[in-house]
Amino acid sequence: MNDEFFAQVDALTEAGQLRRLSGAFARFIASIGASSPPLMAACVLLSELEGRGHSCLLLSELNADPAALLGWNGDEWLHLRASVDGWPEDVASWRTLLAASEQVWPVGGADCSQPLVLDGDRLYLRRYWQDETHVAAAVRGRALGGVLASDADAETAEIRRWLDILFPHATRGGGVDWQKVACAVAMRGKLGIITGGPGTGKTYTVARLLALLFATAGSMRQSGLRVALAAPTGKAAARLKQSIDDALDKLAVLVGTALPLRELTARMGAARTLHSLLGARPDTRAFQHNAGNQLDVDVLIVDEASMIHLEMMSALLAALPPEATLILLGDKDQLASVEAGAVLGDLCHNAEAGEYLPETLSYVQASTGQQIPDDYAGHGGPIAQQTVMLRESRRFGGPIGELALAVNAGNAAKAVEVLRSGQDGKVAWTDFAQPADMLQLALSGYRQYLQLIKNSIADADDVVRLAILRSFEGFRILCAVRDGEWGVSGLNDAIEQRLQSAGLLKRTGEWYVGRPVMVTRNDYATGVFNGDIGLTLPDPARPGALRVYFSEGETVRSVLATRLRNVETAFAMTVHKSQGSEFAHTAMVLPKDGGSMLARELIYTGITRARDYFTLLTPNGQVLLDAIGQRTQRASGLRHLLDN
Ligand SMILES: Nc1ncnc2c1ncn2[C@@H]1O[C@H](COP(=O)(O)OP(=O)(O)OP(=O)(O)O)[C@@H](O)[C@H]1O
Repeated sequence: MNDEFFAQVDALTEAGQLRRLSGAFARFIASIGASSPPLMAACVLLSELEGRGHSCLLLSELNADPAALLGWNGDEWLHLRASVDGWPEDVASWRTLLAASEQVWPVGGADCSQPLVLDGDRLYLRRYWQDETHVAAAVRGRALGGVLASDADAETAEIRRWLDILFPHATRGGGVDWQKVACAVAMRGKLGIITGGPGTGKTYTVARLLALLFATAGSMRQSGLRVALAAPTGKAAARLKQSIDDALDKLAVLVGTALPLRELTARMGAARTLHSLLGARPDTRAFQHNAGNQLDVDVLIVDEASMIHLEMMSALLAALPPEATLILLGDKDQLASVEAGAVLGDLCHNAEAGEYLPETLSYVQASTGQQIPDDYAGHGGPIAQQTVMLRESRRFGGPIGELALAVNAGNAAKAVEVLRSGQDGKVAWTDFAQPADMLQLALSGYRQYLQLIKNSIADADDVVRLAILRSFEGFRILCAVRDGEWGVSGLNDAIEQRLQSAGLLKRTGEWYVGRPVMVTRNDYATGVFNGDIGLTLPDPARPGALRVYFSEGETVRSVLATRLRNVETAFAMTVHKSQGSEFAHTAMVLPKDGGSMLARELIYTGITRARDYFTLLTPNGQVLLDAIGQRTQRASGLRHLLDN
């Protein structure tokens, strides 16, 4: 009875509109129980949306037109729907139909390990439902868990004493010192969330929070306070460590002998990727550290939390002992993780408004002396009470900051005004760009590091290699899409050819001197991880052989090029993959046609990768305007679970 439906699904799969897995998943569900055509349709859509980052299917989408969610422009959805007999007319009818299906567990009913879960008006794959409910319960528990007792006046006074030392100056303009507030709030629970745009002082603040935790730990615990630093990518982890070390170094001067901060710095190990912190095992989703074998830490600081997907957040929370403090740092407005979930966005959904309860406001007043204005008072849940948004950027003023703000606010007219002004040469926009414009930009952006390689090839050592790597980090081309002339693959080919014809590189085969590569899969044997970027240089030990060098803080590490199997050329990379990195000059390229994947978060993330200069190239300027007007919404039940 599903023949016509599956014929439609197969046709859409052949046309590249559905992934193969979605049809296969629906057929699997049909194979394990009685199946109705509407259930099959819901399975195809659920699987397809999961592949696009949603953690569940909102039943209301089934009767709306989900074409926008799927990025379909034509009548595909109408045809698919027409092939299904007995399409339920409303959400209540869908709920009844699904709840009666053998393969669906309606939450609260008899649980027979069905693969699908129906929770209210949301249909899940069981794994995502488990992850979401676990994350919600774990963060709520942490937010509520450590709250200071109401008679904790002495503790509050001690926090105040230290905060006044750590933040000796009033803010410019006399407004709320959100950084100070963030430290106080984090001291109140076993969870602190600090969100803010680039340069708003997240790391500056967390260094002070660490000092505060250290100062108030008591001398017994102080000597053994175990702090771990982590981030989703190696690059972000290295940046976090560097910034925290620098900030603690400066703080050590400020606090002097009152606090032996250098002891804390000396004991803090390197920042690690989340995979390495949790002990990822090759070829399995399981981690060495889990609920049965938790991490040995008192404080865990995780940067770039917007990149953490649902499954990873669940694994992280399971592996963290309940008495440890978790601090999440990130920019809630950036692109969500590539994999399913928008965890930081969901956790921070009240951050802008504050929504602080009276108890929070009076605790903040007592522990910081700061009076939070009534505008931020409200009725937020426990996570909102533990979340602070930093609102003033210290490093990101000027036109790049203005542009990022305009995009974030959905103000396309303002964004265009800033781009057109070309202020101080810091921002530039070519709105009817030709491929030749792109190649000219690549030539000037990549000339310097390739020239450095040429000049030093005979006598390079690791100091020189590090300088070459740093020079390469000064410029990057970011693409919104992978395919096509304006996508990563097309541009990488074109740029290679252009640099070759300019005599800057000699492409002799897949591997050549100067080839930048990005690792696309974790490889435990060679110690390289998804997202790592390296440069191909001659192997000093073997004439004719090539090694790929990766920077690691102040040193380099290398792997024989031929041992790297999962890499791609990285003159151009996707905005997604650039998260956690920053380049002095960032050039972003948009394709000729937009689509549902091109939204405000992507443009904002691309702009905020630029430290000093930002260039935008669009063959069709309208695509920018459309993207700024479009928000990415990921279906998830996390907000609902957090607030109820
Ligand atoms: N209250 C402050 N007073 C003086 N300088 C500050 C203050 N807050 C932050 N800064 C400085 O502003 C710069 C940016 O701060 P920081 O690196 O902590 O921001 P961030 O939010 O972590 O940035 P990113 O998003 O890039 O990681 C740093 O040089 C830092 O020392």
